[in-house]
Amino acid sequence: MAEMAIELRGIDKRFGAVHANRDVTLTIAKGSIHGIIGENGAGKSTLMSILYGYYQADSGSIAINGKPVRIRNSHDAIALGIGMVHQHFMLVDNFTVLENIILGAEGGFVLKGGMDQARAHLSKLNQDYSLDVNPDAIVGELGVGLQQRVEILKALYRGADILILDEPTAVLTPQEADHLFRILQALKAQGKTVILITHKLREVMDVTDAVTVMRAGAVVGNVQTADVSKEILADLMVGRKVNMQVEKQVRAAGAPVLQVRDLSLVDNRGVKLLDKLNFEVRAGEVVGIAGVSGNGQSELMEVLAGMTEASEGVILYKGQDISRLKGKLPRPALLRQMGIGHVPEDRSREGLIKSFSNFENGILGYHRDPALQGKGLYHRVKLVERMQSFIQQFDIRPADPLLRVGQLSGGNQQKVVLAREIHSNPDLLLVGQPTRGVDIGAIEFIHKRLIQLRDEGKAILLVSVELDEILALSDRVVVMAGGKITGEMPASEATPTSLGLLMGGH
Ligand SMILES: Nc1ncnc2c1ncn2[C@@H]1O[C@H](COP(=O)(O)OP(=O)(O)OP(=O)(O)O)[C@@H](O)[C@H]1O
Repeated sequence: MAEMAIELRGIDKRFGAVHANRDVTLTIAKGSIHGIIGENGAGKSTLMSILYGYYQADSGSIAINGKPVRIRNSHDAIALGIGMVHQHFMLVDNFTVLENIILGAEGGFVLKGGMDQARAHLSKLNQDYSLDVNPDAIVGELGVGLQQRVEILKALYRGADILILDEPTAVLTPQEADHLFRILQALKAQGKTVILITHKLREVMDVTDAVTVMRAGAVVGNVQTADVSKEILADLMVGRKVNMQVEKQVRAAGAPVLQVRDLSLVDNRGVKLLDKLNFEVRAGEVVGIAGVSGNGQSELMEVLAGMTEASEGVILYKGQDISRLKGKLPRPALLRQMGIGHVPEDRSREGLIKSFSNFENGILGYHRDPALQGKGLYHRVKLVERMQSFIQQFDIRPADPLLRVGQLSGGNQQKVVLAREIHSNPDLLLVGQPTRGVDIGAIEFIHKRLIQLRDEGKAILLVSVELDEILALSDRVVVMAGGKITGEMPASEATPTSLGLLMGGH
């Protein structure tokens, strides 16, 4: 029988009324890549946080390499050879890669043998696992894909034999994801054990040896990947058939709602982030912006949503120039009042206030609406009822309007933002990465809602790094590379290959 790297037995964990892990038993063979999948809020991150010492289980036991252990904090976990790569990286931006890796590595090579030895060790790890990271690069200047590899290096440098990755590909381009999977295969070949939490069933099928499926805190399946299909996994996860195809009728677009003319943005170092963009979005139309992340899409959304002012060019909304709008309120608030909704790419920083409750987050950005005011400040009952209806429509879990948003799982936080913006019934909806970190059942629902909005005659501008999503939802596709538009075509004529070439700037 295969040797077990990890044995979790009867793990149980509650957060107040929420039963996050229910009697979870899970064994992972040494030298394997093990997938953990499940709907948003199924308890995946909680289970991994218990393994990494962030949380203590209420009951249950853990054994590592056959030995019973107690993991009280992440130091214990690291000492046992467990490393974790989080969704939000924990790196110091203005330090070099080498400095970041040495930082906090107690009893590390700095003390024993100085920088040179640390550098030599790093370079060996870099080579063994084809990480291709420059030790002298400043971390803040690296793209997300490379920053993630720095996190992997950091874990390996601390002697990790077991590596936990929490939705690592959510922020990666397809090419970066491929590179990551090659690294994971190299880790496996060296006898390391990898745990991969993901919502992408294709990845599970491609790289894992075995999969655990969780639902509502419990394990509902433990299977060898070779024995199952994507459809079987989807069924197990959601407990019903999921339609992964978006149903969409062809429909004629109406009048232009958003017109962007010669729009440019130059940063304070003189770098052109957006270079003379021209495009429009009509009523009843979804325009998808495809591109490798970091090619100006985020800046474009920020300018359109009024968070950054354009350096040159004009933005017309229903014929009115909104590019330099001024008023008593900040520009994003003015634009919201005019009917422009915005689902920001980074929900944590720009979409929510984590320490506020669900119902308070349900009105963020719309909190000046007189209909929501009561005798005191706000009409609390109205706010709670409003959140109740979001919860019901978007199946937000746990179904508690009073809970702090920070206590929801990532995918459920995303649903809070989407529910709020769609509820405002915008004439133009700007959506960035609407399904990042969202489970397949919820993706199906969000895609349906966006198409419904389009069918009601609304204009939608979609930015997504998921080409499948761009192709499934868009009527027209605009491709960006290096801050420029490199192509535009009806979605019916776009293929992953043609888009891929344009995304590369060809
Ligand atoms: N610190 C906390 N306080 C209260 N409740 C929490 C806390 N952390 C998690 N929960 C709850 O525990 C449940 C499991 O959440 P968890 O983050 O483990 O889910 P997940 O499967 O990782 O979801 P996702 O795919 O959306 O990331 C959820 O209902 C969540 O709201």
